[in-house]
Order: sequence, then structure tokens, then C-alpha cells
Amino acid sequence: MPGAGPAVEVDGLIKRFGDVEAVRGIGFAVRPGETFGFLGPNGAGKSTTINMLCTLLRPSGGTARVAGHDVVAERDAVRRNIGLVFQDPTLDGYLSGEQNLRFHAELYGVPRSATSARIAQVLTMVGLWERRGDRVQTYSGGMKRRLEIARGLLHSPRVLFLDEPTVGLDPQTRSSIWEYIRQLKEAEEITIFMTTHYMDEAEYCDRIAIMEKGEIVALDTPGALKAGVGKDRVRIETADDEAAITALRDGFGLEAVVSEGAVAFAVASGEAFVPRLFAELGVPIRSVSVSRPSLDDVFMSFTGTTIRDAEAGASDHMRMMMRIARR
Ligand SMILES: Nc1ncnc2c1ncn2[C@@H]1O[C@H](COP(=O)(O)OP(=O)(O)OP(=O)(O)O)[C@@H](O)[C@H]1O
Repeated sequence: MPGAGPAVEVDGLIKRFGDVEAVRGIGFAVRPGETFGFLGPNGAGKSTTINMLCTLLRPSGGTARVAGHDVVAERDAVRRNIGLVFQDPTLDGYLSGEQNLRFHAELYGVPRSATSARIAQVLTMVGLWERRGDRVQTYSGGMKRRLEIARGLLHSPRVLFLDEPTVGLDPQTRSSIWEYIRQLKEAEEITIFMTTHYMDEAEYCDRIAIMEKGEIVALDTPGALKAGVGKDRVRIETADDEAAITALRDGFGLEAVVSEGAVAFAVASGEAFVPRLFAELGVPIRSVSVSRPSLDDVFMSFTGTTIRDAEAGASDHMRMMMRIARR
């Protein structure tokens, strides 16, 4: 990488699809060696951004440099320096794990003399060395994803892009993928740029950018973002959620929303607030829970909704559009 500049540097980046402005002039820089997470609900513009950084989509405006190279003017140089692990699997099921990697090594011009050793190294890193001779179609979902990560690393990229690396995997496999990513960071000097909509995974990142409707609405370390919320999260189950929301607004000046079956709001010193709530709300409370700010709360404080509700909203919208389309 030329000099010690940022691994990824984005300035005023825009992508339009017809009338839809999917990415609206975003800017940020990622340091070499950093694990940088892009977080946001479906349709926020995460994949569009990553695709521009990987040179798979041409920006409509602004600039982006990856490993020191411009994604438009120096496309080949960018491609040589990046590894990709995308949502859609692109492995050949009829080939063995090792054959898939050999094919990729040739494609990327990994020197013949170095190929076998490098394949052994990456397969061992992701725990697939023993299964290297088996056809990929016999692998589990988690093994396939690990093989894709190994493949993304094969040509020793400076920046590894992971688009939803654990989507569709069970929690145990997700955490093992993260274990491999952690080991990888120790073994190789690499910058990781990933997208996710799992809040718990964003915790593993050094810094995260929260993206919504094509814009970055927050960018910091997970700790700083949570500290910035400065409020605890209170959830109450009530006999009448609408009445509770009104009472919270009129009696306490608090804005509450119904989220996942409970009335949720944020307040400083949540535990101290609970006795007052019981005494003064005037609506029967069935249960109450208080929690410290999580990344969900960070998301809520910047977007006014939880990521799950935002996604549920997006799928409701999709269902509605499909109903309209069927008419
Ligand atoms: N090729 C395309 N043509 C038209 N619109 C597109 C295209 N690709 C993406 N979009 C639109 O751009 C917006 C951002 O989509 P994008 O896939 O980047 O979101 P995302 O945050 O990655 O979501 P997901 O988590 O579902 O992948 C959406 O409104 C989407 O419909």
C-alpha cells in the first residue's frame, strides 16, 4: 500500500439508480488494520457502498480510494489488493475445497510456487484442512462460508470485504466465523471492512458506521456510541400500550414507542425512575425491564426505530408492493 495512508478513504460518494439515491454523499476513512463495520437495515445502502469500493459498481459522484488506489481510475490495482466474501455463494459445489482455492489462485495470478503453501495456510486457518479433498456440496453452510473467507484471503489482500459474512447461519456457526476472523487479524496484517445487520456482531468491530437511507448517521467505536446515548432503556408491558405512551408523553415528557411487544423508552438513571413510573403512570404495568444502552439503543437514538422494526417495516412495505403488483 503506498505510504501509510488510510486503507479505505471515501469522500462525497454518491450512487444513484434512476431516481433512487441509494448512497447520498458519504465520507469516512478506515485505518490500516482496522475492523470497520457498516451497520444498517435492509436497503440502507450498505451493499451499494461496498460494491463501489470493490469496483463492482461505478459511483455516480464523489471519490473512493482503497489500498491507496482510486476505485474508478485504478480499478485493477484495487482489485489486486482486495478480497471479497459476498452474500451470494460463488463456490463450485462439484469441486473440492482445495480445487476451488486452486482455481481462484490461478485467476488471481498467485505464483505457482507459492500456491500450495498458501492454500494449506488458509485452509488450516479456517479449520477446513481435514476436509480439503471433499466436494464442497457436502459442506455445511458454515463450512462453505469459511471456505469463502479462505478464498478471499488466498492472494493476501490488504483489505478484505465481507458483505454480511454470517447472514443465514445459526448463532453457533456465526460465533465460530467470528472466532476465525479474530484469529485472522492476529495472523495477517489486514483491514476488514464488513457489513452486517446484526448488532451483536457490530460489537466486534473497532469502529462502526451506522447507515440509514443512504447516509451515515453515526460513526465511532461501539463503546463511544453506547456511552453517547447516555440513557438507560426501559421496557414496560402494560394493559394499554397506547394509554401508556400518552401518559409517558404528557406526564413525564418522554417519547415512547411500541417495539417487539412492549412500550420502550430511554431515560437517564432507569432504575431510579421505575418506582416513580409505578406510582404515577396511571396505567397498569405487567412487567418492567431496565438495561444499559446497547448498540440497538444507539441505532434507536439515531434513527428513532430499532433495526429489527426497521427491517420488519421494510418487509411490510415489500409485501404491500407485491400486493399492489399482483392487482
Ligand atoms: N441495481 C439496482 N437498481 C436499482 N436500485 C437498486 C439497485 N441496487 C440497490 N438498489 C436500491 O438502493 C437502495 C440501497 O440498497 P442496498 O442493497 O445497498 O442496501 P443494503 O443496505 O445493502 O441492504 P441489504 O442489507 O438488504 O443488502 C435500495 O433502495 C435498493 O432498492
